[in-house]
Amino acid sequence: MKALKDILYGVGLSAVSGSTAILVNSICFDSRLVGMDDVFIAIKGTLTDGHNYIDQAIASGAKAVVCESMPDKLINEVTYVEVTNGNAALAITASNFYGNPSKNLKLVGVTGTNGKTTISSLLYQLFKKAGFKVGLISTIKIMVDNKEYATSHTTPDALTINRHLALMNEAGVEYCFMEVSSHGIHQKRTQGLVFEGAIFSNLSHDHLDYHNTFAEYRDTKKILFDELPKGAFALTNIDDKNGLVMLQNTKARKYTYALKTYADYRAQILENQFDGQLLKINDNELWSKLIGHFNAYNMLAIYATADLLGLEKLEILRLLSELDNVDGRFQYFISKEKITAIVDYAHTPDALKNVLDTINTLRTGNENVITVVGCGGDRDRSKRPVMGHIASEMSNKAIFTSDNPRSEVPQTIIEEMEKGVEPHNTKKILAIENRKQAIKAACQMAVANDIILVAGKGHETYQETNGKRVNFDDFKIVKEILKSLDK
Ligand SMILES: CC(=O)N[C@H]1[C@@H](OP(=O)(O)OP(=O)(O)OC[C@H]2O[C@@H](n3ccc(=O)[nH]c3=O)[C@H](O)[C@@H]2O)O[C@H](CO)[C@@H](O)[C@@H]1O[C@H](C)C(=O)N[C@@H](C)C(=O)N[C@H](CCC(=O)O)C(=O)O
Ligand SMILES: Nc1ncnc2c1ncn2[C@@H]1O[C@H](COP(=O)(O)OP(=O)(O)OP(=O)(O)O)[C@@H](O)[C@H]1O
Ligand SMILES: N[C@H](CCC[C@H](N)C(=O)O)C(=O)O
Ligand SMILES: [Mg+2]
Repeated sequence: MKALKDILYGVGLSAVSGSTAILVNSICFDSRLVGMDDVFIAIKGTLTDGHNYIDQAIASGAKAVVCESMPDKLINEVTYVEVTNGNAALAITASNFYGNPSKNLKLVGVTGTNGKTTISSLLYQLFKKAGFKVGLISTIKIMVDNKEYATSHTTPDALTINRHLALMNEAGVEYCFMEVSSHGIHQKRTQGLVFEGAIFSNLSHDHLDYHNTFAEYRDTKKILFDELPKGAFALTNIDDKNGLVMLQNTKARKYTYALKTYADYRAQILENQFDGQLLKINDNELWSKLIGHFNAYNMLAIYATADLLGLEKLEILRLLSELDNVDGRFQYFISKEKITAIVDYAHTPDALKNVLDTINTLRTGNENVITVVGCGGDRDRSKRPVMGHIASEMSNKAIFTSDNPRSEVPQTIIEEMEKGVEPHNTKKILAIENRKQAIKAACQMAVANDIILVAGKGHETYQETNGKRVNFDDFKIVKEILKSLDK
């Protein structure tokens, strides 16, 4: 049990009714999960308002309520605390409750449209190889040194973040790398965390359903940098046109990286082939197993971060060359008949373009590129025609299929993708709603030396339709089908 007043430390209170000296069991922001003696925090969400569930939370045992406006009727035995922002209150109380665990390790946040999982997972791998105890909070999983935890978000809610950071403290973790999504920043899931540094990878089209405009999306990402403390580092990709925007108002030490322009950390691609690329980073050559321009940026960001965190330069270069692809990011195999199948998490126009660009630069003859791709339901609709255009323009054949339809009608999503296909490409496209059948069709079409790209779901091992998830693993499926066709 903890004293309510202690966990409220640093939260701006506008009114209080009842005693804050009471002891509470834990913090909860979902009335359906409230237990005896908890404090319930009412959050105004995107679908409903937590204030509607205050009575339910009290009926389930809540002893204290944190809210943005006091209910009309107050119950004597309950303490009510009014705050200006429920999300901020949740983040600060969660950090207090777990003993402000971000202060006891070096926490580095990674933001940007694409590359967050790649950069943070590879930093985790690199620091592990360097002999440290390391933590990771990513789209794929949460790692507390060697112990793995499942996750449902790229940036989890503040309680989940701080609970895992506290586990990291217990395990003696020294560095933690975490993805900071724009939803995470906007919902203040990361507020109150003490960052040692932040990295900006790039900004392109995504999530314009949630953030109304591109400027709003960019400014949300910038908040991570605006709130960095003075001693922290702010590292940004200045080849991206929004790279310098991130540094505009930060108090942190500023560093830049780039391939195309002068920067603190620079890289050049010397050679590029299917199983790796030769890079030159600040005058040292380095062999990377990860290919493509976008991965040259990722490797450079990782090099710079490791340098800023004090690792020895030659040691960093040696460890960088040992790093393997992250699950579902350009994960490939070559079949018996020499068909290359690539699974990639490209679910934005920019990512899809980058992956197809990389594939196209590696083509040696007249092999075909067959792309299987869909777009997620209940997510930014405006990226659908753009992705349809890119897939059809940059492949010899594109099969439009379902990603995670969620609550939407799959056929409608496919039709929206088709709207972006230019007349000269219509012959190249095919629509097969069932993702497994779509992958099968690609495998049937492919002949020796062809390249199949299955894009959008990467590491995901499920497909979500109407709230239900069924097992689905692109990599396993494409491998099985090619084998069953004896290709
Ligand atoms: C759109 C969005 O981000 N929604 C997140 C948000 O939920 P919400 O605002 O919709 O919540 P709500 O349903 O309106 O409910 C409001 C409040 O009432 C409470 N409530 C509700 C019902 C009830 O009976 N009792 C009750 O107390 C809820 O617990 C909540 O506190 O807050 C929830 C708790 O933190 C999140 O789980 C939820 O993520 C949803 C599931 C989601 O799909 N989010 C995605 C879009 C997301 O966050 N993605 C980013 C990655 C994006 C990227 O790739 O860059 C991520 O970081 O994962
Ligand atoms: N630096 C980069 N620039 C552009 N595209 C990239 C970059 N790194 C990876 N990609 C592409 O974007 C896809 C997603 O990469 P990654 O999972 O690292 O991004 P993310 O930012 O974590 O995405 P999410 O927002 O879903 O968490 C990859 O599969 C690849 O196609
Ligand atoms: N973090 C991203 C993941 C998208 C993955 C894609 N497979 C989809 O389901 O749309 C999002 O929430 O928009
Ligand atoms: Mg991610």
